[in-house]
Amino acid sequence: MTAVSAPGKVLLTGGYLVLDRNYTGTVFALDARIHAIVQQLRRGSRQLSASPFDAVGEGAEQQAGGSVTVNDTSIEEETITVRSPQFLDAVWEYRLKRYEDGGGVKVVQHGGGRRNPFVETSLSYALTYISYVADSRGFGSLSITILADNDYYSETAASRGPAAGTQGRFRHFGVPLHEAHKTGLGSSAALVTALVSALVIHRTMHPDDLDVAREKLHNLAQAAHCAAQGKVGSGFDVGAAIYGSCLYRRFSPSILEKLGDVGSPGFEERLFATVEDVDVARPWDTECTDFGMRLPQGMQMVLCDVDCGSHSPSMVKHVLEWRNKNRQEADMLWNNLQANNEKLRLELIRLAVARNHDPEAAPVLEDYDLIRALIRQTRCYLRTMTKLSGVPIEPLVQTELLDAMSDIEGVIGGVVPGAGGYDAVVLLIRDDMAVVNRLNALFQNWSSSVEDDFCGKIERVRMLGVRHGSDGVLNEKLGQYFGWI
Ligand SMILES: Nc1ncnc2c1ncn2[C@@H]1O[C@H](COP(=O)(O)OP(=O)(O)O)[C@@H](O)[C@H]1O
Ligand SMILES: C[C@@](O)(CCOP(=O)(O)OP(=O)(O)O)CC(=O)O
Repeated sequence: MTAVSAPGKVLLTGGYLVLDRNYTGTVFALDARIHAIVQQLRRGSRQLSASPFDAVGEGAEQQAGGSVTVNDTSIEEETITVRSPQFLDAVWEYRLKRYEDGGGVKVVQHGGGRRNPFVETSLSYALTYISYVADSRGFGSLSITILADNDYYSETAASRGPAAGTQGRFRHFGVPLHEAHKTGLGSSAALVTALVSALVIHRTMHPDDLDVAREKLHNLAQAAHCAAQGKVGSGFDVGAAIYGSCLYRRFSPSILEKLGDVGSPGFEERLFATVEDVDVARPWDTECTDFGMRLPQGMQMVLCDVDCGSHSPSMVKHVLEWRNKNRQEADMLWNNLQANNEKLRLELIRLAVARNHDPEAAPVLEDYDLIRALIRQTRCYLRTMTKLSGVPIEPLVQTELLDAMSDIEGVIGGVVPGAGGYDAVVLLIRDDMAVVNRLNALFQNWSSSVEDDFCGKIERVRMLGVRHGSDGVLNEKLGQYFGWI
């Protein structure tokens, strides 16, 4: 059994800029993680490595080593069952299809149900890579469990209820996955990263070698995530899922453009070359620097979920269209934002180093004056971007909310992270429960009072329990999954 987890992300600064390799983004990993637990099933049996926590069930035979065989020879060999037990009916069953001409291995869903492109593509990519490097003819059958920290989804009646919390860290949501409301922490990137990493570790290496394999896992996860999304984004979310908090510079999109689809002739060789970075014509050029960076001691990051009726799909498309048509003006804005974001990042690092030297010294408010001013300046540029592009990056209802939050004692400043819009805001605060309480008091009756420039209205604001985490992909211990696997 192999268990691996990967974190969610928040792009503090660099939204839109990070799509262009000439600019960077400061991305923080979160302590909300998605776990993938891979169990190997033995031949001719439905379940061979039994749950380490289960008593032996009826109709099953105890095997040496505590595993269990269900005597059912009708079960096909080489099936992969993936479960997300926090959600209703979240079970996906796959059989394997091997292609001629080096097309790789594809998982084909059987047994009906909604498809899950992120699970499906991760499996196909990971198994194609594994079968090529390990010259593996048979995988046997696998049972995979996915468990997500609760903050990835808005609360439901079931997740608030008393029964939800009886199985440790993870809650039951009591709804199908497609009905769960995402909070925008990057569930798909964390899921893909955890899943491909767990499979590759399970079949080809010792878990202790995770650090050495990080780059390859990054390349594989980026390839699988882009294929599942159907587009090549900046990949900052996969970068954070693998490396943790970092300064991110994207890879050249051409690296993935020639990869093709699973099943196309020669796919396994192209995937191998991409993952192992042996294509001299297209070397990987992602930069994740300062990875594992932490906030200064005494500072904390909180995310607030903004419940707002308004959704703005294709914000990226519209911003880029505006940039292409107004290149000179856009370049000036992009450069100003980049310079300011860079100052903010360096000041955060400077303070973190200073605090490490003197962790006992209580932070004084003036320590944060420069950070406060730089955040204000970043917001100012984001509002200019909003006005010029006509895209609600920091719409007026968010301006009102961020201003009110920033006035609270102990709040250093806040921005709309990532693409902005009406989803969430991120705040840097003094790490003090009193500040959290003051914010919660503000949210209690919060409703926007200004007329929005894009017709949005904020009716409810909720602080998520998630905090900055800094670690990337990690091996996990099995004990925490009691009751789930
Ligand atoms: N717990 C989970 N189990 C299985 N699949 C999940 C889980 N959480 C998220 N996913 C997959 O990720 C998709 C959401 O990804 P996406 O729309 O990119 O949102 P996000 O911004 O959170 O990454 C879901 O539709 C589903 O396919
Ligand atoms: C616009 C962007 O630069 C940042 C978007 O950040 P978000 O955190 O808003 O992203 P999602 O999780 O995909 O919703 C696009 C990108 O870099 O891919």
